[in-house]
Amino acid sequence: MSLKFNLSKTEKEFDKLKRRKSGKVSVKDLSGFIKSYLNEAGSDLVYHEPVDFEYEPIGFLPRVENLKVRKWAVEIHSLWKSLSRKVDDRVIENPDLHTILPLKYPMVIPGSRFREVYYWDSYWVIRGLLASKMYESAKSVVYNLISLVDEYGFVLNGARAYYSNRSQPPLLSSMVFEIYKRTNDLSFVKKSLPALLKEHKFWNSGVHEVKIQDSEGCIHSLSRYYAMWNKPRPESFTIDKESALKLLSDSDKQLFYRELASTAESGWDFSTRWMRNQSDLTTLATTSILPVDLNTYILKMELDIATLAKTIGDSLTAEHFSEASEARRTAINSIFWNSEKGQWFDYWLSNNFEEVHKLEAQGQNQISFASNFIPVWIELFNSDDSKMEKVIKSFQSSGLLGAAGIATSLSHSSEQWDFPNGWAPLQHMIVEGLARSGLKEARCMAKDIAVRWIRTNYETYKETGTMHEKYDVEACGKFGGGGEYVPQTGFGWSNGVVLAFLEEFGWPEDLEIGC
Ligand SMILES: OC[C@H]1O[C@H](O[C@H]2O[C@H](CO)[C@@H](O)[C@H](O)[C@H]2O)[C@H](O)[C@@H](O)[C@@H]1O
Repeated sequence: MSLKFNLSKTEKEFDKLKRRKSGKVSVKDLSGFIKSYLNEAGSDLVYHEPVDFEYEPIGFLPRVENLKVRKWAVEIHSLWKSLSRKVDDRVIENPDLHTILPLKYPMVIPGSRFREVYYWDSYWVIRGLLASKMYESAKSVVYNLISLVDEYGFVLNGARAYYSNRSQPPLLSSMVFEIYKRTNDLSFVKKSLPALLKEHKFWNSGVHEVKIQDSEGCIHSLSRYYAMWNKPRPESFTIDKESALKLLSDSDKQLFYRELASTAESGWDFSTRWMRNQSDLTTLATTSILPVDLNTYILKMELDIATLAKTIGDSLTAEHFSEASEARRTAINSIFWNSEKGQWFDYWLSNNFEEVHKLEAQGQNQISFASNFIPVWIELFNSDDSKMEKVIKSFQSSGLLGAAGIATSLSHSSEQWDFPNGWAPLQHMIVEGLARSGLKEARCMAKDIAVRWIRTNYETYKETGTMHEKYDVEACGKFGGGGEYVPQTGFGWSNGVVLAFLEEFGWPEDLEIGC
C-alpha cells in the first residue's frame, strides 16, 4: 500500500493511535488509520493497453490445427491485455510515497498477489509475447529491467523497493537473445549489452562468487545465491518472524533471515533443496550451496554475451566472454557433473568461510531435483550425445516424471517448490533442451512432456476458468498448492510456456486435448 502523505507525517499519526496496556492497537483504530493514510493496494499501477496486441495476429501458432486448442490459445493470448500495466504518473511524481519502483515502460505482471514485475518470470512472459508477435511489449519488459541494472547494478527480484536487497535467477541475457533472434534489432542489442556486462559482474564478484579447488589443484570460480539482507523479508514480515521463533539468539535469527532472503533470490522459495533437515525450515543453508541451475544460467549469460557482442562487432568482449564460458563449462563438469549417475548435482560447501574451498567427494547433493537436469537447456550440453544418453536414462528413472509433467522434487514437504508441484519454467527449460538434442529419444520425451503439460493446463483452465501459477503433476487437471501463500492465478509464466510449447510442437487436429 502506498502512503497518502509523507513518511514522517504517517509515522506521527500512527504513533498517536491509542494503545492498550499490551501495546496493541484495536482493529477499528487500525482500519481507520489504514483508510486515512494509505492508498488501496495495487493502485500504484494502472491498466495499460499494449500497443502491439491484435486479437489473432498474422502467423499466430501456425501448427495448432485443433480448433478447441486454437480457441483456448487465443484466450491465453488475450490475457496479455489483462496482465499489462504501467506505473501510475503519481508514482513518477512522488516515488517516496510508494514501494513500487518508478519504471518508465509498460510491463506484464504475473497476476493475483504478484502485482509487480518479477525478474525470472519475465523470461517466460517474453517467450509468450514473442509467440504472440508482441515484439514491442517484449522489448519494454527488457528496457525496464535494464533501468534497474542502471540504478542498482543488478536486476531486482521484483520492481519494489523492498526487493532491492536481492536478485533472482539471472535470465536477462536470455531475454535479449530471444528478442534479437526474432527481430534482428541490432540497436536493441547495442542498448542492452552494457547492462548485461554489469549484471555479469554482480554475479561474479563479492558475496556471490565462490572459489573452489578440485583434486588436480585447479581453482574454479562459481556463483551462489546470497541476499544482502539479514532481517525478515518485508513482504512476508510476520511469517518470517514466526518461522524464526524457535531460534534463540539474535545472531542465529539474522543468519536465518539471510538464508530466507537468499532462497527467495534463487526463485525456489521454499524447497527442501536448500534445507539441511527436510522438515525444518530454519535449517535453510542456501548461501552454502553452489547451485547447478544458477551456474547454468550464468554459463548461458556468458555464451549469449559472446554471441551478441560478436553481432555488433565488439570482438574483444566476444572473446573475453567465450573464454569465461569455457572456464565455467570446465567448472560445471568438474564440480556438478556426475558421470555415473548421469546428473548434475548441487554442491554443498562444508563451511562458508574459506577463501578457496577444497572439493570434497561427498559435497554433491545426490537427491533428485528438477534442477539437476537444467543444464540440458544449454546447447553445449544437449548437443553432446554420449552425455545426453546417460542423462535421459537417469531422468527416466529419477521419479520426477509425473502424469502431468516434471515434479520439482520427490519430497512431500508441503513447500511449494517440492512434490507434487510442477512449475512452468522448469518444464520449459528441460523440454526445450531435450527437443534440441540430436537424440530421437530425447526429442520424443520432450514432446511427450509438453503434451502432458499442455493438457493439464487446458483441463484446469476449463475447470477453474483461469491459468495457475503451478500445477500438481500427479494427475492431469489439478493445480498445485503448499508454501506460504494461497495458490495464485493469472499467470504470466504459465501463459508464456503454453504459448511457447504450442509454437514449438503445434497441436494436430485429431489429437485429443482433454485429460
Ligand atoms: O511473497 C513471497 C515470495 O513471493 C515471490 O516468490 C514466488 O513468486 C514469484 C512470482 O511469480 C516467483 O518468481 C518465485 O519463484 C516464487 O517463489 C517472490 O519472488 C519472493 O521474493 C517472495 O518472497
